[in-house]
Amino acid sequence: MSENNRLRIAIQKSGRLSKESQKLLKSCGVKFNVNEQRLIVHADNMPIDLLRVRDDDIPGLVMDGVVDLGIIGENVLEEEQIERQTLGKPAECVKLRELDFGACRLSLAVPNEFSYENASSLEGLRIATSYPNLLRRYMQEKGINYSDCMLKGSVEVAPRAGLSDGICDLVSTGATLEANGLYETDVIYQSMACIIQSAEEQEPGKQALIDKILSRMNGVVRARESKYILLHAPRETLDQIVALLPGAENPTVLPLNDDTDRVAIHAVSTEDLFWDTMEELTALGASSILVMPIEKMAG
Ligand SMILES: Nc1ncnc2c1ncn2[C@@H]1O[C@H](COP(=O)(O)OP(=O)(O)OP(=O)(O)O)[C@@H](O)[C@H]1O
Ligand SMILES: O=P(O)(O)OC[C@H]1O[C@H](OP(=O)(O)OP(=O)(O)O)[C@H](O)[C@@H]1O
Ligand SMILES: [Mg+2]
Repeated sequence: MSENNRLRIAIQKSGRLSKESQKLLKSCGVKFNVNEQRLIVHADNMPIDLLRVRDDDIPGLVMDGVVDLGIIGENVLEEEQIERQTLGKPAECVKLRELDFGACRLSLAVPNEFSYENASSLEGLRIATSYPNLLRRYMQEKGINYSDCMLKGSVEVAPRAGLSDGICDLVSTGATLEANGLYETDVIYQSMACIIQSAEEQEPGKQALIDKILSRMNGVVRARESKYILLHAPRETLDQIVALLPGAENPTVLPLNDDTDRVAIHAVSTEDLFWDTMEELTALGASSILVMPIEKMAG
């Protein structure tokens, strides 16, 4: 691949997605060092450049074919897609996969003293938001009239500042709403981070590199969601024990030296093993239970 045909990946410069995006790419074997001042980072070991930008710019850069891939919150992607469709601008891109970080929801919230019964309680309100398109789509679906107040930041202080009656903003733990005397009424969009590709056809070498990165990403995410479990179990409760291991359909069962009544089980579980399950396993006679993280998975 020639110098001017390197794969370009847009990631958030700084914010909620930036560290996780860098970590994910590093786990996929892309080696790079980020200099906080630099917009472009050249990978050391692959023909890949990272563009560090505001997250709002990422969908447009991908849809315009300026970069090949982008890591972005689905909330920002969907908002930009509706915006561009409204303006008749290119709004095509391919969502390659959802990622395992950036979980949040876009919700409507009102001050604690507001009495909310159902979505119609919002009729005629002024709502502050950074997501006017997702808000409009939801309110149109519900047939509610409202006016909006566009704010790029500090949306949750708008009602107290007298700028709006309610807000439509991102929520994760709910701590920001609580700190600002607001409560959540309607969840209008559930979001995760995702990786997107430009809809333009790629030159075969570049597409092969995209496929390689995506396949590694699938392995990394799968490994992060999985655990390697080892334990000793009585033969007589083997089936019950295996049934308790989440997602481990085909465990390896091995004999134990000098103990014909017990076996060793090795299993990959697609979920974490919670303390409650560990205790149930022990109650069924399991012992020497080890739960270990998996670094990489392929095939
Ligand atoms: N509280 C949260 N918990 C988890 N994910 C979140 C949370 N808030 C936002 N996100 C996700 O992270 C993305 C980036 O959030 P962030 O607050 O860093 O954006 P920003 O302030 O718009 O950044 P930028 O300076 O890049 O424009 C959001 O669009 C959303 O997908
Ligand atoms: O429900 P919570 O867990 O409190 O999270 C919600 C907050 O997180 C995001 O802001 P962030 O902290 O990323 O800062 P920002 O104001 O720069 O967007 C979002 O805009 C909310 O304000
Ligand atoms: Mg932003």
